[in-house]
Amino acid sequence: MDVCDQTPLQAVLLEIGRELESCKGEGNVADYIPELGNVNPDKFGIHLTTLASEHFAYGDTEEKFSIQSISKVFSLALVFEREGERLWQRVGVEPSGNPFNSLSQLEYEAGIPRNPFINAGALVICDHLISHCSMPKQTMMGFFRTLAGNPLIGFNQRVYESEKAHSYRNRALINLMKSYGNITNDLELVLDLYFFICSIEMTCRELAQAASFLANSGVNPLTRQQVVSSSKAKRINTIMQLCGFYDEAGEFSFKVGLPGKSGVGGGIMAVHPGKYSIAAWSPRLNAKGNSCLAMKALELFTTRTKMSIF
Ligand SMILES: NC(=O)CC[C@H](N)C(=O)O
Repeated sequence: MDVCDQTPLQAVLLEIGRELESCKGEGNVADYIPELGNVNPDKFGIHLTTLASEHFAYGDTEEKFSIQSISKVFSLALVFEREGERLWQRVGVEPSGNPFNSLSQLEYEAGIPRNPFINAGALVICDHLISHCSMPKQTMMGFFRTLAGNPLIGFNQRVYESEKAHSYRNRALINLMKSYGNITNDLELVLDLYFFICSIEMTCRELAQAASFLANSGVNPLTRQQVVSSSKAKRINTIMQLCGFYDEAGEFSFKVGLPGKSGVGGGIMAVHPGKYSIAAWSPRLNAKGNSCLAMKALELFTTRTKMSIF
């Protein structure tokens, strides 16, 4: 199926959306951040945008949700562009095979996180952001707004405060890294920035749009601006392919065949370099912290359209 063949793509999304109605109810909403539990668990949306700016959608695609760990792709892009290859001295590029908030591996590996998408790695990225930017929150927010083409994107104060008040595990991770000398700025500042970025809210449409520079050799298709070099876009996509779903990265690759990133708000964003970007959202998660329905939707989509990278 050709990516420009509009009717079939819209029809496929509709078919998938209807089919998944019967799977609603599987999995549980994340509640270790209590505020994330205050969402209708049976929401579902999927939105695809092609590099030719065509849009195809089904379901709740204009509703905002907490992007959580999907944000880690964008903070990595900003920091990688500024820091360059030195970045890899403090964070690795290997799949962790462990949950996103695991402590044990971090101790075995002397405070160097396996990759930038587990929580420890994202905290190192936030530490870099603080070192590079005088107003990191504003810089990150501006980055999301430009990429998504919406100056009104914001964050959810209640989710931000809720995570901050229940941040025992992330505090343990950052303290462990500090003890190995792998955090340079004030721990509270780094955690605060991390919670802020995780609490940003976007719709499926906005996320699909924001991801499109990664499908477009690093160029924002809306502004034609080079966001990251094409070589860096290739590498970010590679890390998404290998590490975007923590200890379920193999499963996502196996079923969907696209570089992607999930978040505990129930969102998944994925890209097909040279063709399209796509975002799906449904709050109920499986045991690995990834959205049951969003993952299923993407599996059905790439299987039926044959539009995976493999
Ligand atoms: N996988 C996720 O989305 C986790 C992000 C969440 N803010 C946390 O730190 O636990």
